[in-house]
Formats: sequence, structure tokens, C-alpha cells
Amino acid sequence: MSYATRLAAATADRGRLCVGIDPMPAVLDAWGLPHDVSGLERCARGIVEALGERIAVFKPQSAFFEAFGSRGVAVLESVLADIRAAGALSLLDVKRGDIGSSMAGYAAAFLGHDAPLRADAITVSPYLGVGALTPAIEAAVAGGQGLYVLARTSNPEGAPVQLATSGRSTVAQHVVDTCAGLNDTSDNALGLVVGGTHASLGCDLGAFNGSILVPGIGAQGGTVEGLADVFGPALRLVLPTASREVIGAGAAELAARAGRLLDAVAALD
Ligand SMILES: O=c1ccn([C@@H]2O[C@H](COP(=O)(O)O)[C@@H](O)[C@H]2O)c(=O)[nH]1
Repeated sequence: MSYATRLAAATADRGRLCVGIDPMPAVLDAWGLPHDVSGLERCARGIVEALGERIAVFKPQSAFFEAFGSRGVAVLESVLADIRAAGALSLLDVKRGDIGSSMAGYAAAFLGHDAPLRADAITVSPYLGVGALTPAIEAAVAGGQGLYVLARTSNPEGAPVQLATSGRSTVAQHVVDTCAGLNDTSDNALGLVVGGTHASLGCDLGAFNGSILVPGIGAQGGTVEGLADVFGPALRLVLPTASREVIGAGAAELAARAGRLLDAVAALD
């Protein structure tokens, strides 16, 4: 079954919200947990334990696991297994992108059938060219998995690169249009990352028909309520994601904060 079909089923059942798992030091403080592997594990696995049956997609941020070396990566493996066991989808935020031979290595690491870090989807960077992602696209299609390609990121520093013009198009528009074309032959395995922090996107999503991951909700200033104005007809493709907004006030607030966002995304439909 394709990633697009699996995502549609999960979000129809649980709502179209992605919860980010970013166990950064400030989050561990809010949870009253130590800045070590035990704190990392209790926080990250605690999020899935508390919300695993209510949330369609979880997005672990690989950086906060890698920060603890091999023991942190082992926790990430457990978190990915927990997400699978809870019947949710995992979207591993690793933002990889390299020449084809190395991209094949990343595809094996994160999309391979028996890979310890296998995820349902990963984030990828198109800076080496969308075409360089081909090994990962092929692996994703074969495994019913997805790739979210950075197009117009939520951070202000992205604009000079992503809105730079190349010929008659911006770089972001080139990424959007290239991914739209590839989706025709890739079961819509390609998604985009487009931040929810912009008053105006500076790119046209009209030709795109895959999933659009929208970070920047909450801590970065974006709101679910503001998405309709910014995304227009593409709103139907949007998968809002929030991390600190949900997990940033400690374990006791987790369910209430997730519930508020689930209500807000339900009102989009
Ligand atoms: O454009 C992007 C791409 C990825 N991210 C990632 O999403 C989360 C956001 O965390 P919040 O606490 O909800 O702000 C984080 O892992 C980023 O690396 C993004 O913010 N913007």
C-alpha cells in the first residue's frame, strides 16, 4: 500500500496532526527529567505511550537522539518501534540529502525493509538536486514509504536560498514543481515541507498533489487557524506538525495540549 494511502487512512481515523518528538534540554527540564539517556528515553517513549493511540503521525527529531551517540540512537530505534506498535506512522526528521551513491546508503538506513531505524517517512534535503534523491524515491515507492522534501522551510534564514530565482522560477518553486512531476510516477510518495510561519509562501502549490508537512505551529509563531489563508486550495494536503507546543510544558500537560491541537485541525475539514 502506498504511503499516501496509509497516511490518508491514519489521518481519517485520528485527525491530521503530526506530533514532533524533540527531547531537547528545555523539554527535559519541563518534564523534570535529567539531561541524559534515561531522561531522553523517558520523555520520548513517554510521549508515544501517552498519545500513541490518538495521533496519526509522530515526527522524532533525529538530532536530539544522535546527541547521545549510540545509546541515543538505540532509544530512537525503540521510539520508532513504539510508534509502529501503537498503529501510528513515523516520520523521522533527518533531513538527509547527498549524491546518489550515498543517498542509496541513507535510503537503506532509514527506509530499508529490515533497517533498525526504518521509518514510514523521512525528511530529505534537495540541495544537491531533487534528482539526487532518486535512490530514496525508489526505496520509498518500493516500501510504501514517503519522503518529505524541504521546499520552503519555516525558519526566516531559508528565504534567501529558497526564494532566489533560477531562470523564471524560484528555487522553492523548482522543488515544488519537480516533486509534483515525480509524484505522477511515484504513487504520491513525495511530500513537501512548507513552513506555517509565512504570511505569504512565495511559491505556488497548485500543481502539487502529495502531502505537505507544515512545521512552525506554536513555538515558531504559526497557528493552525492561520493555515487556510496561507495555503488556500492546498489546505486539503496539509499535515500540521508541532513539537514544543504539545510536549514543551511537561508530561502533565501533554494530553490537553494535543487535544487542543486535534480540535483545531478537525475544524480545518
Ligand atoms: O522547515 C522546517 C523543517 C523542519 N522543522 C523541524 O520541525 C520541528 C519543529 O519543532 P517546534 O517545536 O514545533 O517548533 C523541529 O524538529 C524542526 O527541526 C522546522 O521547524 N522547520
